[in-house]
Amino acid sequence: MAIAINRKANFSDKLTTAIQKKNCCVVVGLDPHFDLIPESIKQQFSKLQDDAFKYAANVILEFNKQVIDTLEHLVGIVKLQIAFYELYGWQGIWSYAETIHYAKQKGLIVIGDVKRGDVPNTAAAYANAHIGQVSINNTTQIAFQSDAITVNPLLGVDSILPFIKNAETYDKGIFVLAKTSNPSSVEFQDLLCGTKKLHQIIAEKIHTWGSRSIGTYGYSAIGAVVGATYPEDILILRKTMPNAYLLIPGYGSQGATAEDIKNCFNSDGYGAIINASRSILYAYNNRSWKDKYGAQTWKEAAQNAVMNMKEDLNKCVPAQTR
Ligand SMILES: O=c1ccn([C@@H]2O[C@H](COP(=O)(O)O)[C@@H](O)[C@H]2O)c(=O)[nH]1
Repeated sequence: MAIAINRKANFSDKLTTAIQKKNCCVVVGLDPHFDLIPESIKQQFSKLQDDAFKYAANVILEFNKQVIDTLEHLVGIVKLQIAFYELYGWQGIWSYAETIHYAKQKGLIVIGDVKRGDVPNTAAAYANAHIGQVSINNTTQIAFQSDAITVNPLLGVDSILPFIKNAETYDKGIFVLAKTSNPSSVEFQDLLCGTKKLHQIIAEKIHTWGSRSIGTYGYSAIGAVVGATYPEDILILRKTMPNAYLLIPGYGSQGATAEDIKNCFNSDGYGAIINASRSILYAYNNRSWKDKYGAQTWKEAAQNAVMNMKEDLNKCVPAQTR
């Protein structure tokens, strides 16, 4: 066991503890696709239907709460893709904030997939909104209680520094987009800058940025997003950023398998968390499970999807050494 010294609760330590507690590196992506939310939940709010956004926001929040209640014994980390909440205006953002609050009450680590990045002044406002606080008339308020967010490094170092500052000040985390999972990520992220691809240079920066926030387990508060769909890049990026937690999307619905992500872990068995959204939340709708599950049994289907994913990943994760 690593000896816990009396220090601040580094984000990466909280992440490692969450993985240890549930013996699970799966991140459940809370990406509410309204059409796929079971009717039984929608019926509970049928009286609100005249106010479409209010209705959608309430349905989404209830769905998320039920997802969390169903899966909290299996997983310790959730990721909310803010796009699916912004879709419903301020009511959608209300359900985003309330979902985060509910997940935090349940002791889960919450990642806001917000992909922010802007000129320094504006980046600081984003950072204070999502991984910080704001002072109004001498009172301190917190807009969103997320533990970490995703950030976009395209604007350069000065656009990332406010997020790093907040991560260090408030024991939060960031995951910097290094190599995204989409097919077109090659167009810009693989461009050669001298002899190196752009994503390689971003990874070197992430490694440097993380050196000031290394926790007890050897990981920093500055992580990276690396797509499961690019296994060759994972191999190189893992070595470039030995202290960074990699947030890996692309498993499941985007086609990546456990074999694709086997190189994202360090030899200690940590260093990566694997996200799946649609393949867990809407597992009941999976064609190959059509005879087994339906909308009435969506919770069982979601649980089964997580358990299968965990079993699948455990074949590839090195035995945890702590
Ligand atoms: O490179 C990236 C970065 C983020 N994402 C996000 O992850 C989930 C994936 O959802 P699935 O349903 O499991 O495909 C979604 O929120 C994306 O916005 C990504 O896919 N790739």
